[in-house]
Amino acid sequence: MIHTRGLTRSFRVKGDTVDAVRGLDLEIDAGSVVAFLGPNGAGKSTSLRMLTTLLPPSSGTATVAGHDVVTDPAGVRRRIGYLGQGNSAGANFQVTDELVTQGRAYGLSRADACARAERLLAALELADLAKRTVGTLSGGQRRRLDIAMALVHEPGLLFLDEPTTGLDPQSRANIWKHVLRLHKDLGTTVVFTTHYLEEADLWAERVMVVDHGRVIADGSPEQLKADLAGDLITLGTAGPTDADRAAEVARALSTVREVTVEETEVRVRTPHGETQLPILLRNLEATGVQALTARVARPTLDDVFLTLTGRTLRENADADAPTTTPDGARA
Ligand SMILES: Nc1ncnc2c1ncn2[C@@H]1O[C@H](COP(=O)(O)OP(=O)(O)OP(=O)(O)O)[C@@H](O)[C@H]1O
Repeated sequence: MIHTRGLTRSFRVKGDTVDAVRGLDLEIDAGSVVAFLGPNGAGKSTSLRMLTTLLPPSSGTATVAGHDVVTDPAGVRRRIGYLGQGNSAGANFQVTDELVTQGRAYGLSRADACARAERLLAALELADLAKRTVGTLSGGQRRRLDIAMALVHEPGLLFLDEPTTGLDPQSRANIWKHVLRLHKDLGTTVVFTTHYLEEADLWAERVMVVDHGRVIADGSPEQLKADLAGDLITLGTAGPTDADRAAEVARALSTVREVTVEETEVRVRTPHGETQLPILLRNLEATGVQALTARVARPTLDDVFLTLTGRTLRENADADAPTTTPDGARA
């Protein structure tokens, strides 16, 4: 569905060159849900803007839905839907009129455009708002209308650039419920950008972690977490001396990737934390070091990013990113 080789994009800003995307090689299959996850300025939007023909690449090639983004941008546009970071419907226009006009712009007859608009408004739970002016809608309602606008020509491939940024957790969950239903019912391929870790973790089958214009990790959320982060065992000890001794015992375990000590607490990063913890506790007992508390936490995609870059994505993401699971979401 998407195939790119060495795609790059640079900008000239006040005499300096900003390398926004530095060599993107992508193979994305039809019917998948793929997330570009990364901090502000990582190059996510620029990548999407090239794939949607809104921005010409500086170098490299890209074929999207069977058409080349440079030599046949119209062919690409006919087959994709795009939700940008801004709102696409005019604030002073009526909801239905905006959708019908969009359908007409894609070459639908008036009757077909009206029928599509009606179906989409029902599917996205906007039917009661059909006669309202766009500017009177809430943030979540307006974002759902943006999605309807992107879908009016029934594209097989949907690009969503930060579809839920700025929305409350309930509205975010609601947006995802609708997008994933489309994916499930119609097989729509969905490519989205986000800096909300939870959205990538919950909804993407495949996550591309992007930093400084490059994909630095690519895989399913589970794969990335298992391969790159590992579980986190946290031990509480009676004092700093015990903590240092416990850290030494932990470092001797062959599976352990990283051990850090903070005052009385020891953090041990290892795969299979639930089986390693009893071994670690036995070894501690054998060397006469007592752990007062012990817990195992599953890794997050932030741990993956931290392992890869030494930085955290949390600084970028909204503190109250979505945790609500939408009804009817895929398992
Ligand atoms: N039109 C432009 N002119 C100059 N620089 C640009 C332009 N568009 C993007 N950039 C720069 O390219 C880099 C990547 O930006 P991009 O918007 O792709 O990042 P992003 O990962 O989508 O970030 P965000 O999460 O904040 O949307 C940034 O340094 C940005 O300042």
